Amino acid sequence: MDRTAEEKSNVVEELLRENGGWAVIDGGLATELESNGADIRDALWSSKCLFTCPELIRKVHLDYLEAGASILITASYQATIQGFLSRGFSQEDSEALLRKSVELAVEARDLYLKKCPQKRQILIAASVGSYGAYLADGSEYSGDYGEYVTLETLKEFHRRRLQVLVEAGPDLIAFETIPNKIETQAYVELLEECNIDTPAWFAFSSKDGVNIVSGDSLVECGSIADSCHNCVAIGINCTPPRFIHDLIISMTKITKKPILIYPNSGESYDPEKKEWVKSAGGSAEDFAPFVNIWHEAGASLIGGCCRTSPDTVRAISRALKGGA
Ligand code: MET
Ligand SMILES: [Zn+2]
Repeated sequence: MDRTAEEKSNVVEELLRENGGWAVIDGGLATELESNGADIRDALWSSKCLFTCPELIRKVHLDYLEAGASILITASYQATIQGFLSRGFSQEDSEALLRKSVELAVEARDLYLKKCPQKRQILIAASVGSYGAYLADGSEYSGDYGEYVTLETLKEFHRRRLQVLVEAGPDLIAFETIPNKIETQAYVELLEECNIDTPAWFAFSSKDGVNIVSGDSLVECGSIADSCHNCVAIGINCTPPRFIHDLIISMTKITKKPILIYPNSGESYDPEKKEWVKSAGGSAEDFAPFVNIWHEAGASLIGGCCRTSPDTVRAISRALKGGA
């Protein structure tokens, strides 16, 4: 049965209510595919697995559900029509690969619920990564697209991709690792112009605990997201754990919507070598003790991003249940 627009827009609130005020998001997908043996050192990054090893994507989704996640983020972060076209796929095949990312998460949910004795609500969030993630030139983490990239360029870039993902029927859209204000604005305008009634979350990344990676103000970008009527949650992803607390406090001042956080392990990514470099200041294993502090500070949707794993998600889930 098709859900009404109102039912659709309430999915996050409903999940939080059912669960007692918090919910667990999954952990890093691309890096976990890598830990399972996939070679993703490629401009298409994890979206390469949509055509090389789709069953591995389904397996990693299942691993996260078994670890306690209630929200799965699809493998579409770096899946773009332009990226697939440049690799020789047709327009039709490129769109089918985007749909496939949602289908794989739906299949994992069905498989899990079939064997799970306690039925629980599981949401599928279709990932939309930034223009910089498509460029794969490091601008994903600088938010610097140069002077020739305008609001229109970005809207044009994301429009069809967003429509195809929405048509595949996810519960949510996850705008992730948003690096700057112009892309925030592009997403908000596209949701409106395309009459999209699927709810969306906006997750920004930060390298200093104050602003988002481009230096644009989190308060300003968060407020733009907050004013968008599709927006059902705002937060931070792919950011070192040590910055999370201050960022939550900043967000509580600009939104009444649920706050989500899914930090990375605290390591940093070297875009040239395409590898993660250890850095001081904590790792994914150090997550658990902070989870309840973050929850008390105002975050209600908590998970992990790059280099976190099903073990991280298990620890987050245990901590929120009060067993840490
Ligand atoms: N959802 C994406 C992933 O886990 C986010 C990547 S952030 C660089 O693969
Ligand atoms: Zn990440």
